[in-house]
Amino acid sequence: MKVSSGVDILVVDDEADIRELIAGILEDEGYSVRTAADSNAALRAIKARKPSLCVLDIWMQGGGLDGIELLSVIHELDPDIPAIMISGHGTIETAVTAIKKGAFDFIEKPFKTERLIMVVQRALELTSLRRENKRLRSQAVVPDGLIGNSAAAQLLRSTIAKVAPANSRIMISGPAGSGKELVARMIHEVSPRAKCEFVPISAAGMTPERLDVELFGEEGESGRPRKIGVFERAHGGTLFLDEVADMPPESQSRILRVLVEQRFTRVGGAQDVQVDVRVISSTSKDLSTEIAAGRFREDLFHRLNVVPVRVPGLSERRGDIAELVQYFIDRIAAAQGLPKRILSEDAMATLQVHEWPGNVRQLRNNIERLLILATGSPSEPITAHMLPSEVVESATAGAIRPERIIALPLRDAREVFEREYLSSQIVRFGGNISRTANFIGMERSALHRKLKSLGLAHIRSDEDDI
Ligand SMILES: Nc1ncnc2c1ncn2[C@@H]1O[C@H](COP(=O)(O)OP(=O)(O)OP(=O)(O)O)[C@@H](O)[C@H]1O
Repeated sequence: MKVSSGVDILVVDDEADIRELIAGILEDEGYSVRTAADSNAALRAIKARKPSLCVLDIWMQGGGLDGIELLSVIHELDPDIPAIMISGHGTIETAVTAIKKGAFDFIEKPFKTERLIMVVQRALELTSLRRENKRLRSQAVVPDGLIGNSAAAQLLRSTIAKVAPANSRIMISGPAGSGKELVARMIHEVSPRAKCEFVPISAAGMTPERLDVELFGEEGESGRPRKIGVFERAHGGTLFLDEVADMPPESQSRILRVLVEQRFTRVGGAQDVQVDVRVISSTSKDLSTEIAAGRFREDLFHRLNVVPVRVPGLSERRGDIAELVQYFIDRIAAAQGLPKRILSEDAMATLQVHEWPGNVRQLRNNIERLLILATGSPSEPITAHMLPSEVVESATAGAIRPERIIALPLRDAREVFEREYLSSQIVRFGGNISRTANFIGMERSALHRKLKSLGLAHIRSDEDDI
C-alpha cells in the first residue's frame, strides 16, 4: 500500500549504499525521505524539520555519536519521534539495549525489504495512535479518575472537592508528570463551570507573538475574529495555564492586565472582549526562585496563587504504584488492542522502589513500552529482568549500602536491614500486615512481634489490628 504524503523519514547511516538502499525502498512506498551520513548531519536535519520517524544505524564510523547515543539526543529533543535501529551481525545485544533506551524496534543486516517496510508501518501506526489518544484525552469531557488510595491521594481528592465549587484562582505545584493537569481537569469537572470548556495552554516552544495570538486571538476584517484565543474559548469555563513560569515577560504582563480588568483586545484589534474565565495555573518550578531571579512577575504570582494545591511526586506515594500499574495495563491494553499482562511480585517490587523522576507519566510510558515489547505468552508474568535497565539498576542501587552498615556489629547491622526492609515492604502493601507476611514468608503474628521489637508497630494499617 502506498502512503500518499506527510510522512518524513530520516535515514542515518555512514555507509552510502545502505543509506541509499533504505531511502529507495521507503520512497517507493510513498514516504518522503531525507538522509544523513553522521550524527551531526542528522541533528541538523532534525532541528530544521522534525521527522515523523528515524532509521538509525547503530555502528557509525568517522567520529560523532553512534546510533544509540544519537537516539538519546533525539529523544531529549523530542521523545515522540520513533526510531528504528539497524544492527549488523553480532550486535543484537546492543540492539536490545537500544530498545530498552526507547527505540521502537531493530532490523538486523542483511534485512529483507518487507521487514523494513513492516517495521516502519508499525512504528508510524503506533505513533499516530498515540497522538490520537493524546488528542482524545485532551478533549475528553470526563477526565480519568485520580487513581490511588495513599494518604496523599486521599488528601488530594478532598482538596479537589473543597476548592472546585469556589471561583478562586488556583495554582497547582508539583514535579513534572505528577498529575497537575489531571487535578486541574478534575477541579473543572466538579465545578459549576463543567458545562463550558476546560482549555489548556502551554507556552513551551512558542514565541511571545505566537503566544499572544493563542491567548487572545487575532482580529480580522471589520472587528471579526480571524482566530479565537484560549481566553475567549474558555468563557464560562476554566483556562489552564500549564507551566506558567515558561510564559515570556510580555505575555505575563498581558495576562496580569486581563486578570485585573477582566477584558482584553485581540491581536491587531481595538475592540474590547469581556470574558468570565476561571484561571488554574500549574508549575513544576519553585516560583519564589523564579520571582527572585526576575523571571516571573510577583504581582502576577499573587493574582494566580489564591489557592495553592500541591501534587506530590510519585516517590511520595509509593503505596499508589500497584494500583496505577494495574490501571495503566487495563487502559493501554484496551486502547491499543494488546493482551493484558500480569507482573511477577519481583517486577512489581522493582517498580515500587524506583525513584520515578518523571513521576506518573514515566510510569505510564514504561507500562506502555512493557506491553508492546513483552515477549512470551500473554499468560506468563512479566518478570523484573524484562523491565528497562535503568529501573532495575536503580532498584538494586537503593538497597542497603554496605559502607553504612560495615561499621556496625552484626546484630545492629541486621536490625538496620530488618527495619528498612520491613518498612519498605509494609508501605508497598499499603500497610496490610497479612499480605506483607505472606510475601516475605513469615507468620502474621511473628511479623507483628518483630515490628513491635523494632519499634515499627505504628506503620501497620488500622483495619489490620489483631
Ligand atoms: N493519580 C493519577 N491517576 C491516574 N492517572 C494519573 C494520575 N496522575 C497522573 N496521571 C496520568 O499521568 C500522566 C501525566 O499527568 P499530567 O499531564 O496531569 O501531569 P503534569 O504534572 O501536568 O505534567 P507536566 O508538568 O509535565 O505538564 C497523564 O496521562 C495523567 O492522566
